[in-house]
Amino acid sequence: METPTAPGPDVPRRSLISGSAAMAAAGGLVLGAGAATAAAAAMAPNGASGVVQGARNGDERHPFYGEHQAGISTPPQDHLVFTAFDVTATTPVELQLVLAKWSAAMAELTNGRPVGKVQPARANGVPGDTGEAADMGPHGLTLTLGFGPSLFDGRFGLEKFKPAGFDQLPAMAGESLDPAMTGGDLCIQACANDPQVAYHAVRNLARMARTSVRTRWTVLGFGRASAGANQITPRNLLGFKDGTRNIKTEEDFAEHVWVGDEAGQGWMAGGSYLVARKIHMMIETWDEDPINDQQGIFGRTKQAGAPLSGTREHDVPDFHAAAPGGGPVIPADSHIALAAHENNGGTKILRRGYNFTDGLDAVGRLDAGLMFLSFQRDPEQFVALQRKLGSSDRLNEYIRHVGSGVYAVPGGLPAAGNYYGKEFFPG
Ligand SMILES: C=CC1=C(C)c2cc3[nH]c(cc4nc(cc5[nH]c(cc1n2)c(C)c5CCC(=O)O)C(CCC(=O)O)=C4C)c(C)c3C=C
Ligand SMILES: [Fe+2]
Repeated sequence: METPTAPGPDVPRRSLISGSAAMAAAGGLVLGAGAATAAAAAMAPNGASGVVQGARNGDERHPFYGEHQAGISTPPQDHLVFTAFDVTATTPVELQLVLAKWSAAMAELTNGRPVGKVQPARANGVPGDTGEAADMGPHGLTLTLGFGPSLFDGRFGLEKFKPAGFDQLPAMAGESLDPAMTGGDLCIQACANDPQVAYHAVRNLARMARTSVRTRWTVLGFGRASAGANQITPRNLLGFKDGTRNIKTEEDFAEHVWVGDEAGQGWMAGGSYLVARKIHMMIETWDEDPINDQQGIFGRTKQAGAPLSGTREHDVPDFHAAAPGGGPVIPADSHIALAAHENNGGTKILRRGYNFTDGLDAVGRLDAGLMFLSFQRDPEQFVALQRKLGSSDRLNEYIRHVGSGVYAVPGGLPAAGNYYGKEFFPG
C-alpha cells in the first residue's frame, strides 16, 4: 500500500515556466512525438519535492509515480470529481499531446503545484492556472486516468492496442441509462480531502486540453461511501455503513484488482478496469420503510452494520445460519447474500464509490444517490455481480442505475518524462 510522502520546500519556479509551456501547447501548437516526451519531462519535476508557498494545511500527498496509478489502492479521500471526456481531436498527434500534457500536469497538481502562472508577470498575461487552489496544498489529491473502449475505434489508429474483450458494458436489468451520462473516450477520477482541490484539478486539465477534448459527463461526490484499510466505514445516503467487506489486503489487490500480462497489452500491466455507475436512490420512499425491512434488504443492521447473523460490524456473515422460523437469517435475496464472494465463485471487486447529490428534481424530490466506482482486473467481475443484483436484489426497489462507463486504467508511470498512452504512438 502506498503512504503519503512528507511535504517539501516551496513551489519551484520551473514548474510555473513549464506550466506556461503546456498552455502554449494546449492552444493548438502541434509537436512531434519527441516533443511530447520532452514536454512531459520538462513539466514533471520529481514528485517528492515541492509544497505550495504559504500552505496552511492540506500537506498530505500521495506519490504520483509508481507501479500503479494512485487513486485505486489509495484509502478513499473525502471528495470526488469524476469526469468523462469525448476526444474531439482528429489526429493521433493531438491526442498524444493531450496525454503528455495531462500526465505532466497531474504530477504537478498532485504535489499541490499550479499548472501555469496564477499571477502572470505581464499585465495583459492570461493566467495559466485558474488559481482557485493556490496556497491550499494537495490535500491528498489523486488523479486517475482511464481510456474508454471508444478510444480504440478507428479514429486514432489504436485498434491494435485495445485489450481483448474490452467493450462497453452489456445492457443489464435494473438500469435506465441516460445517454448523456454514459461512456466517454477518457475519464479522470479526481479524489481529494478538499472539494475545491479536486475541482480545480479537473477544471484545469479540461482547460488545457479544450481544443482537443470535450466534457461528456461529470459527477461531484462527497462523503466517501467506501472504506480502505484502517479506515472507519462511512455511511451511504440510505444510512447504512458501506465498504465494510471491501478489498483491503495486498493479496486481494494482486488477485482481483491489478491486471497482469493476461490482457496481451503491456500498457495495461499494473493497471485495472474502472466501472462507473451513477445510481439514483429513491430516498423519500426508503425513509418510510420499516427498519426490519431495510435491514433485510442489505442483510445487515443499520446502526452497527453487523451482518444479521452476527453482532459486530466485522463479524463474517454466515449465509447458512437459520432463523428460528426457518429460512436463512441473512435473506437469500439480500444485497450482501447476492454480492458476497462466498456466493459468487470467489469473485471480489474493489468498491471506491461516493455519495452524490444534484439537488432536487423537477417535483422537489432529492436527486441523489451513489456514484458507484469499482476497480477490477476484468470488467467481467462487475458484470457477473451486477447481472445477479440487477435481477434479484431487493434493493432494486429503491435504486436506479442512470449513468455508466467502463475504462481501462493503465499502469502507473515509472518516472518523469513518461506519459499515459506513450506506447500507442511511434517513438
Ligand atoms: C455490482 C456490484 C455492486 C453494486 C452495483 C452495488 C450497489 C450498491 N451497494 C450499496 C450498499 C452496500 N453494498 C454493500 C456490500 C457490497 N456491495 C457489493 C457490490 C455492489 N453494490 C459487494 C461486492 C458488497 C460486499 C458483499 C459482501 O462481501 O458481504 C453493503 C454492505 C456493507 C459492505 O460490506 O460494504 C452496503 C450497505 C448501495 C446503496 C448500492 C447502490 C446504490
Ligand atoms: Fe453494494
